[in-house]
Formats: sequence, C-alpha cells, structure tokens
Amino acid sequence: MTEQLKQLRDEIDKIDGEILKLVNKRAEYAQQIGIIKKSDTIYRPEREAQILSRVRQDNPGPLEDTRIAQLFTEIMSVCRALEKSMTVAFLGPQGTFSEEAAIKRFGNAITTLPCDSIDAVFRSVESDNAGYGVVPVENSTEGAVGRTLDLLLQTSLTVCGEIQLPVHQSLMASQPDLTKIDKIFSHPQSFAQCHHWLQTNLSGISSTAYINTSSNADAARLAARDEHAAAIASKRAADLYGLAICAENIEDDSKNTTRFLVLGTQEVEPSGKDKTSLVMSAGNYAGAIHKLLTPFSEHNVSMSRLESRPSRTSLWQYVFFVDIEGHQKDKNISRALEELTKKATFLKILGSYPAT
Ligand SMILES: O=C(O)C(=O)C[C@]1(C(=O)O)C=C[C@@H](O)C=C1
Repeated sequence: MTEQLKQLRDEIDKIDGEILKLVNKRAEYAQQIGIIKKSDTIYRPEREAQILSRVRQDNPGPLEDTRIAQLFTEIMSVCRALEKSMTVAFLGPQGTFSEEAAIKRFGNAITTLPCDSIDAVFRSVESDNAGYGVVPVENSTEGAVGRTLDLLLQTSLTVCGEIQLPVHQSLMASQPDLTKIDKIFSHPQSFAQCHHWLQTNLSGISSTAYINTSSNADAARLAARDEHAAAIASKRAADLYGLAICAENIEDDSKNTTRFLVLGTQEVEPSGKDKTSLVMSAGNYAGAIHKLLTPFSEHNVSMSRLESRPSRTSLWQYVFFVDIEGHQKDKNISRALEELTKKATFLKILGSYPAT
C-alpha cells in the first residue's frame, strides 16, 4: 500500500468514527422524541420533508442532492424504527415499482406488506394491518390509475404524501438469446409505455404474444419459469427472479414517471411547500365546472391537476379530482375551500401533504 493511500484511508477511518458517534447521538434524540410522542403518530411527513429539503439545499457536494436525500431517508428510517416499527402496504408482489416507491419514501427500516391489488392496499390500512399504504395514482405516459381514484372517493383514509418515481423498464429473460423468445409477459401499462420500442426492436414477435399480467414483478416471475418467454419489468425484479437483462431503458419516453400516493389515517401539518388533494362534483348544468373553479382563481390558488371520472352513481355524472398548491391550513386555501363547500354538490378533502 502506498503512503498516500494509507493516509487517505486513515482519514476515512477517523471520519467513520465521527459519523458513527453522530448517527447514534441522532438516534438517541429521536428515541427521546418517541417517548414525548408516546401514543401519538411517530411518522411526521412534514418534518421529514423539511429535513430533506434543508440537506439538499446545504449540500456542498461532491455527492449529488438525490444521493444525499437517499442517505438521509435511510438515517431517518432507522431513527423512526427505533421509536416504533412501521408496516407499509404496497401493490405487490416484491419487485414492483410500488415497492420501490415505498422504500424511496420510508427507507429500508420498515416492514413491507405486499398486497395483490390496489383494493387490498386500501383495505390493509383501513383495517390497521398496515400503518400506511402506497398506491399508484398517475403515470406521465398513460395517465390516471382509475381504480385508485375510485377508491379514494369511498375511503376514510387520508392522503399524507406523494412519491414521484422515474420508471425505467427493462426487457429480461431466463437466457439472453432473444431469437428463442416467442412471448412477452408484462402489465398492460408497461406494454403501452414501451409500445414503440417493441415495434422497432422486436417486430418478429406479434402483439398476440404479449401476455398481460397483474404486475411487472409477476411477469418476471412467470418469465423465470419459461425459457421462451421474456418480461418487461424493473431491474429490481430481474435481480429478484434471477433473470438476465436483454435491454435497458426501453420505455418510449425517457422521462416516464409514476406518481404514487401515501395513504394513512393522519392529518399532516404544513411543511412550507405542500399540496392538497380533493374531489368534488358540480350539478349537471351549463357553466357548473366553471363555477366550481372560480374560488381557486379568486383566492390565487394554483391548480396542478384536474381529472374527471364517472361518479358511478348516475349516468353521465362526473366527479373531479383536483390537486392544488398549498396546505388546507393556508389562509387563501381555507377561504377558497369554504366558498367551494357552498358551490359544490359534493366535496371531500383527501388531504394536505408535502409536495415533491
Ligand atoms: O422529529 C420527529 O418527530 C422525529 O420523530 C424524528 C424523525 C427524524 O429521524 O428526524 C423521525 C421520524 C419522524 O417522521 C420525523 C423525524
């Protein structure tokens, strides 16, 4: 070993000693906070969002901001686990993008509960089998996830967070020779996200050989059992089911992103940069929607999303899912919501939470 290498490693050893002391000191403080909170909610999304925003802002580099956020998410995850263990339900099986989203938000020091449907994720949190649930709500290529919207309308749960996950699809198989492949398994949304790539690069495989599965991870599981099959799924699923990656980043839009919601039972306090989700409906007359939207413009509230969905109560009646910028405790928002209550035939506030 050269003298210079030894010196650098000695420096790293000293720093590791400091980090070790400091993270444990931090964990002790979290433990004390846990005692003060007693039976109160341990997970505080607004506080975690503020910590992540501060460390990103103060980050001198060379580590990238996203790496720093990952590191601090894990530090908070282990501190939180010391206060109380936490179970998070998600759309399974293991290896789905929903699981990735759950770990992106909560870190690895959680118990994960894979569920076989979006309905089951809602049910797990409603019945207290899990403290929180993670469900997909929209994809930048494919649009809204209807089932999630329908269940949000009925549930007693609150939305207490959002997670944006860049979604990169890979083609994988039990052996790397693509000429042997005669069928492809995947979730319908993933087929749609990779439509152009499949037509250009695998034109020999007819779309009748595309087999829909309930999740990407399930597609990987099925492909692992059949040497003539490939799957479109995440790299994580390939690792999990021992598949070889044949092609990476095959999504047609490199910015392909899925937005997930965190479901819980708590009202989240303002973080300083928040979003509020609500669902409303208007009467069936000319100008009804315009009337519903005026309180937002009058109180200077920005709307980041407006999605219509059949109400499922009567024919051609719609509900509108709306995301606005700010927290329901902000003055302009609470005033707009007060007026909206008078104008809407139905209004349900799903929750305010830190915007990402
Ligand atoms: O500040 C708190 O309330 C804590 O419990 C500490 C802590 C943290 O590790 O910083 C952990 C869990 C909460 O979700 C928020 C922050």
